[in-house]
Amino acid sequence: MTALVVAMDGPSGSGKSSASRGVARALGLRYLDTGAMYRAVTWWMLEQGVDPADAETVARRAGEPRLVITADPDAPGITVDGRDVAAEIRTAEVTAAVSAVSAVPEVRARLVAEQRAVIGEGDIVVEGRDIGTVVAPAAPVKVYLTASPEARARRRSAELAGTTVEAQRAEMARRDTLDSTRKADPLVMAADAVELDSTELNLDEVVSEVLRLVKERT
Ligand SMILES: Nc1ncnc2c1ncn2[C@@H]1O[C@H](COP(=O)(O)OP(=O)(O)O)[C@@H](O)[C@H]1O
Ligand SMILES: Nc1ccn([C@H]2C[C@H](O)[C@@H](COP(=O)(O)OP(=O)(O)O)O2)c(=O)n1
Repeated sequence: MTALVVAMDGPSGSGKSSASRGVARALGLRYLDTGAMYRAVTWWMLEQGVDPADAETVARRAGEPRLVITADPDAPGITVDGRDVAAEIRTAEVTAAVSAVSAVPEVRARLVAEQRAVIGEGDIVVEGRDIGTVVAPAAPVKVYLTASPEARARRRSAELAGTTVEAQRAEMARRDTLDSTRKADPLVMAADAVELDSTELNLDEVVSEVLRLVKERT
């Protein structure tokens, strides 16, 4: 039997992580947060004093950090060279730098290979920006999750201390532009993905809709 891969792509704050974890829990699948991997490499570059805008150095050093990611929806975790960085990768500094680092082809080549190795181990829900288009184009279920810029900014600012909806809206718009206009694997909806707008849906409703799709397509 071929493995069940559920690809969940979309912009920041659309609800990918929450919905992916909910779907994985409901179906007893593993869960992979590929954004956490790009954030971990970005954290390491900053820690090493590498300028995230210096694409040449980022490319040269892209293979150095050793990442270990736990594909468990109840306890997702990530370490870099043995250090738990789950909290560090969510800081504003990492968020501000991650689009530049993730636009570097050498970073993507390395992480896409690691993501495919994890996916190859069996049934899984994978979230990111290029899962349905590049990482797992044969996935039987592909969801492109969206929400209005207002809803996305409201959600993200509610979970982060010391920020405002306006600041989040500006940061998300900046990252949307960078992520969807980069040359390497830009954020774009796969032709065979189902677009799901979560603006007016609560999390349970989003999870139910994805579960319905999984049933329909498998
Ligand atoms: N459908 C929804 N309605 C309301 N809030 C949501 C919904 N989906 C997710 N959230 C909340 O929005 C925030 C961002 O969701 P998250 O899953 O981290 O998005 P993403 O992974 O796309 O960045 C979280 O605080 C989450 O609890
Ligand atoms: N498959 C992926 C996942 C994330 N990225 C990049 C682009 C995103 O702005 C960053 C961070 O992704 P992440 O999913 O953690 O971002 P949010 O939690 O949605 O704010 O990584 C990517 O290029 N490809």
